[in-house]
Amino acid sequence: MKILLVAATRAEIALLIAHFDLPEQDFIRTKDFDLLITGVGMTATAFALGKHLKGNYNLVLNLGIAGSFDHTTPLGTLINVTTDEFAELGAENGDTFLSIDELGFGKARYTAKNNLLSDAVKKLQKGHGITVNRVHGNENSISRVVSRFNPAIESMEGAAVLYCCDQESVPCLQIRSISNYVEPRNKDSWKIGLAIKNLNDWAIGFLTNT
Ligand SMILES: O=C(O)c1cccc(C(=O)CC[C@H]2O[C@@H](n3cnc4c(=O)[nH]cnc43)[C@H](O)[C@@H]2O)c1
Repeated sequence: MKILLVAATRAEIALLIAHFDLPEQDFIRTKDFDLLITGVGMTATAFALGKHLKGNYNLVLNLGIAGSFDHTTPLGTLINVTTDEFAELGAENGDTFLSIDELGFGKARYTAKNNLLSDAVKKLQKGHGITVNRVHGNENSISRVVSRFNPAIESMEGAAVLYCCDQESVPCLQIRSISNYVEPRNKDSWKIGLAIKNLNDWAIGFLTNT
């Protein structure tokens, strides 16, 4: 199975890069998988995947850290983000929001379609993601987005990856490791090191056994 690993930053998969002794490039081909570092955000992600995703992969595996809306989920938990949504794509209409679907211009929500049945995937908690340009850090906007989408996590790339896979009909799996809670910004409480360690340990095991 030919896998394309996709991550926004090299730092998020640094342990995997070290484990497989990969060079410092944004696109790397190996015998068993290719690796694409896209840069942060939807635009950079879609541009990079537009260049490199051409239906020649059996699976796109999107790896990254994320913020959790659920404060009972321990930091460092891995989430299989099975659906993801462009949360800001639409129009304000006074106090309400019209999605891109309601405007009649497209679709906001995408599913990570795959038929993976391994224990490594099955054992993970599943959740719905939202993808944003602006990380939430305000109590009012957080409560609005929670009541609108009921998301488990947010990232800055997920829906863009699922969109590209949908366009190219390539199976997709998005695994996010919780580095922080979505709350008024307090970077001191983020556990980026723990999130990256858990994510990389899982991904190395998955790649080694798939
Ligand atoms: O400061 C560091 O040491 C550091 C190391 C590795 C990665 C980072 C990032 O900030 C990565 C940005 C990446 O993280 C995702 N992310 C994480 N938390 C959230 C969130 O609460 N809301 C939205 N996105 C989040 C996002 O996908 C970014 O691409 C820092």
